[in-house]
Formats: sequence, structure tokens, C-alpha cells
Amino acid sequence: MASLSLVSSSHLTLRTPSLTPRRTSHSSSSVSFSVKAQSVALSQDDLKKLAAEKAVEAIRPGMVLGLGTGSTAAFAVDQIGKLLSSGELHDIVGIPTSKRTEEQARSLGIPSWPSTHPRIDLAIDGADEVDPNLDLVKGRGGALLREKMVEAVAEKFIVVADDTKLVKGLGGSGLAMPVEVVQFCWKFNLVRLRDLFRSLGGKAYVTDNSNYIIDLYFKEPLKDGFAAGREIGKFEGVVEHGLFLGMATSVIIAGKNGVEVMNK
Ligand SMILES: O=C(CO)[C@H](O)[C@H](O)COP(=O)(O)O
Repeated sequence: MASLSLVSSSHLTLRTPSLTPRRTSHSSSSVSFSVKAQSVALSQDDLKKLAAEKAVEAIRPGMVLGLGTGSTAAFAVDQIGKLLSSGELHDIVGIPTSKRTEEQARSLGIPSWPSTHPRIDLAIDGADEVDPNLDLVKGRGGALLREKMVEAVAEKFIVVADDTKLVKGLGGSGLAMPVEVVQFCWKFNLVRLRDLFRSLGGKAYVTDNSNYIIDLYFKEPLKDGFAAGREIGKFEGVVEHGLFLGMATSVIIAGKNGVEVMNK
């Protein structure tokens, strides 16, 4: 069973696993290096951009796209906008996973019709943690509900990230795993989940769906993410949680050794 526990913020540290050859640790995936490392030091944003642009190569004209949320996904959306305006890409439709992404897509001229397309060909999104099975923690940007809805139905779901997101087990970064709960009597769930309430600018964090976010911190990496998900999801008023299990079809990780593509 998952252990959900409250830890003080002073205990939070981000562990950054290095990008070593991955076939052994990510045994369910096939691995290939597709971009050679550059000799200049790349910033974390450079790495995010590299991963995002590699994912965009998978887009074909006519596709319905799930557009992710967060700083890495934003690089993908930017690149889609550039390809559309240069004419290299056409006839695509985006399903944005947040109001932020919707605004970005609109500003770039990407056609976005959230509710009229029951089919999604390809979703591209970032992640907060990626484990060796390509299971994920997502949603620290607060968009987990729409992200999960879109990415669950996508034919293909490509995750893009820099290598600081790699963990041996979900929960292993020591950072928060978000849970979206309805506002009504949210403290019932705060108490039940024994966790911290997330705030933004001194106010409660309210999602695009007018719900609240409760952050969970795990004492140690989860042994069974599915069991943890069931445990969290059983409480009335819990809308969604940030464990994205068995959903990613590929993960593209950029690190100092280049861009690595891991496939399910
Ligand atoms: O799930 C998300 C937003 O809800 C993001 O994809 C995740 O938080 C990663 O963000 P970033 O690319 O900025 O590190």
C-alpha cells in the first residue's frame, strides 16, 4: 500500500538521476540516441526545447493533437506554431489541456476546438517524474485533470522532459504529487490525505475546473503506483490525481549526452 505522509518543506530535495545508458534501468523500453550532445553546456530550458522539438517531428498534417501544459510542453506548442506559419504543417487541430495552453495556441494561430473531437491522434506533454516503466507523476502545473482526460484517449502519448525528471520510483523526487479535489468540504480530503494545501500567491490554488489542489508527499518511492492511485481515488470529492500509469507510449528525455527516446 502507498504511504501518504506529510513532510515539512524543509525536507524537500530534488534528486537528479544522471542520464546513464538506460536499457538496464528502463527495461520495458527500447532506447535510441537521436541527437548528439553539443559541446557547449546546455541550460535546462535548452534541454526541454530539444526534447519538445524532437516530439513535434512525429506530427503529421491532419492530426488531432493533445497540447500539454507546462514549460516543456510550451516549447512543443511554440514549434507547432512555427511549422504552421512556415507552411510545413497544416490541417491540424489542437486540444489544449489548460487555459494557459489554449491562450498560447490561439496566439500562435493553432486551431483549437476542445470539445468537438472525440479522437486524438497524438498528445505531447511534459512530466514531473518519469520512472523506468514510463509511468509518470504529472500535474504540478495544476492541469492534471484535463491532461489525463486528453492523454488517456490519445492514440499516442509522447512525454517530453529534461533528465532531472527521471526517478527510480514514482514519488522519488521528494516533490509534491497533486490531487485535484472539489472545493466543497475539501478539508475532509485534506485531513484524509494527511497533506498540505497548495497555495499560490497566498490564495488557494484553483484549477481551470474550479477545483482545489492538495499536494501529496511520499515518504519513499511508491512500490505500487496503481494501489496508491486506488487509495487516493477512493475518497468522495477526489476528482483526479497526478499518477499517470501505463499511459505514455514514448518518453523523450534530453540530457547532457543527447536526446534519448524510450518507447513502451
Ligand atoms: O503536468 C504538468 C502541468 O500540469 C506539466 O507537464 C509538468 O508539471 C511538467 O512541467 P514542466 O515542463 O514545466 O517541468
